[in-house]
Amino acid sequence: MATEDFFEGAEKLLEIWFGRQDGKVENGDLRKIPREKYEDLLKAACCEVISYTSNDEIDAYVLSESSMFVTKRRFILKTCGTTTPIECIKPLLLNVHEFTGFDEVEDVFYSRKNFERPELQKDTYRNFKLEIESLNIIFKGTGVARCLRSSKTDDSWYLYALHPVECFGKEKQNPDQTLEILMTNLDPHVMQIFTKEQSANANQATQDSGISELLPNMKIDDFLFDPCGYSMNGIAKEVRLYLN
Ligand SMILES: C[S@@+](CC[C@H](N)C(=O)[O-])C[C@H]1O[C@@H](n2cnc3c(N)ncnc32)[C@H](O)[C@@H]1O
Repeated sequence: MATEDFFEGAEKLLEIWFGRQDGKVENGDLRKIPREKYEDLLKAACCEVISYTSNDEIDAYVLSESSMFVTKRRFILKTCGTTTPIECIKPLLLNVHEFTGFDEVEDVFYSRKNFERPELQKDTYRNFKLEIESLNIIFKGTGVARCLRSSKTDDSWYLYALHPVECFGKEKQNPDQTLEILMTNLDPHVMQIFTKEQSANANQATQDSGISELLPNMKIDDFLFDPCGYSMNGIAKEVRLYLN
């Protein structure tokens, strides 16, 4: 496929939990970081904010390449294309130190599927080993990395996880579950919904695809790219749903 026609759909997912050494996590909040600081660190990741919505629990941003969520203790960045999310970690840590009241990183998760065209990624992102090295340099760490390979296809899923030793034994204050579904080779006929040719706007794509029905009473922020492509963030209390 010609490079100019190709878009890397596989998403890099970065999730970082913050805490306090004194255990008083109620005294910290990532949402105290000013919006322009988040916009600056997204520049380091080579993407930008398209749209924003929030509720009492979650600040949700639709990005030029997918989504960012900020809750009291957790930062989540999910980006496709040739974005560079690891580059935004150092500025994030500086902002956390300056604005939020948190003084430790509790957990880090970084994961992605194998890329279709890894050679088109920027530097570090062409090889998961390099991504692990970069993360371990930042977190002075002993992160654990794993690769799950399909026995039937070329698909792989990579995961890096860091749980700083001093956090072991501490009770998790906010138990949390994430379900991530990575879909490929979807029905092209159905995918027509996510084109400007078939859908007049993002709202129509959200309704016609049935996405609007997935989570009751969800606040939806959706975007339809030109000529095709779709992103949505849905939030309901502390539950978040995002489809890109
Ligand atoms: C946020 S990305 C989501 C990628 C998705 N994970 C995938 O596998 O295709 C949005 C989609 O919109 C399309 N798109 C069209 N114009 C775009 C643009 N200017 N920037 C980013 N994506 C664009 C891309 O092809 C991409 O598939």
